[in-house]
Amino acid sequence: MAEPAAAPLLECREVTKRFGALAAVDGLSFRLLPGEILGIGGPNGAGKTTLFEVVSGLNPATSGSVLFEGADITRASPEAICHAGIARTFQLNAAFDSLTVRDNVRVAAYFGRDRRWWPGLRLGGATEAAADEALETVGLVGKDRSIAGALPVLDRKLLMLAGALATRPKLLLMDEPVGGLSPGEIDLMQAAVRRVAAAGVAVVLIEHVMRFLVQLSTRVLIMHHGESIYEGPPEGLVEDRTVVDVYLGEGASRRLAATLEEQARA
Ligand SMILES: Nc1ncnc2c1ncn2[C@@H]1O[C@H](COP(=O)(O)OP(=O)(O)OP(=O)(O)O)[C@@H](O)[C@H]1O
Repeated sequence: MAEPAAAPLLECREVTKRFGALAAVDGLSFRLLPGEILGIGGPNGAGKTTLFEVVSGLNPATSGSVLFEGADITRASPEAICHAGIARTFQLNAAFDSLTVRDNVRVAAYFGRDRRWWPGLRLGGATEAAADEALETVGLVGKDRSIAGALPVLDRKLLMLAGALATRPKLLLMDEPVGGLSPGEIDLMQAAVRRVAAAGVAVVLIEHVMRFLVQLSTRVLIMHHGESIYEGPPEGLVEDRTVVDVYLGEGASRRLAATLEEQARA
């Protein structure tokens, strides 16, 4: 008898988000299984970030539904969605610049707690442990007393990742985590995301840096005009005529094919 299919962690059913006459996300459906790293690509304005706004509750869908662990979260608040187990990072750095690295992560760990019955001046052991674990995962332990505003770009991105992890998510959404980083820094971020996934957190990441996207993702979804134009293995991207025509272009497609071959040989 065939194995029963695993229950999806996240499911988007016919999700549409309209801004006036523009359907930024247009009838998009996909499923994410536990343990997957789903890479989302597509041209500027394709609706990628809007999809994250919808899933994380910052800008709810106009129609369609979003299910997390089978529960309908389409109209849930961002706080409830965070407590259900979805965390996200943003394209632009979001941190309290005047606080230390550790205090930034503590704030996130505190927010991530489901029940904050006794707001007060002391943080509980579980909150401190969540902050410690997040700093360890992203490799910022040695910089925990640095002031966030003075950090270099990579560390600021790692700090935002640590904040998301400190809420103890089951699903992490990352919006362009390596924009503006050097190749060496991209590799460090890639290692950090692999550690997150190895700890059992499913990941959906939006990225234009295709090397990063294809090397990390177990599956890729390419969006165009709010719709999915490709969903499948990273290796299939370079052979998909529509993806090459509307997004990659011939040159980038050839470079990506070479990266994929190199990866397969390694
Ligand atoms: N709050 C908003 N009000 C009106 N239009 C919006 C709003 N947010 C996004 N849009 C529009 O929706 C479309 C999709 O934008 P979105 O930011 O989701 O694209 P994207 O794929 O993430 O692009 P990029 O790769 O450049 O980040 C764009 O045309 C954008 O101008």
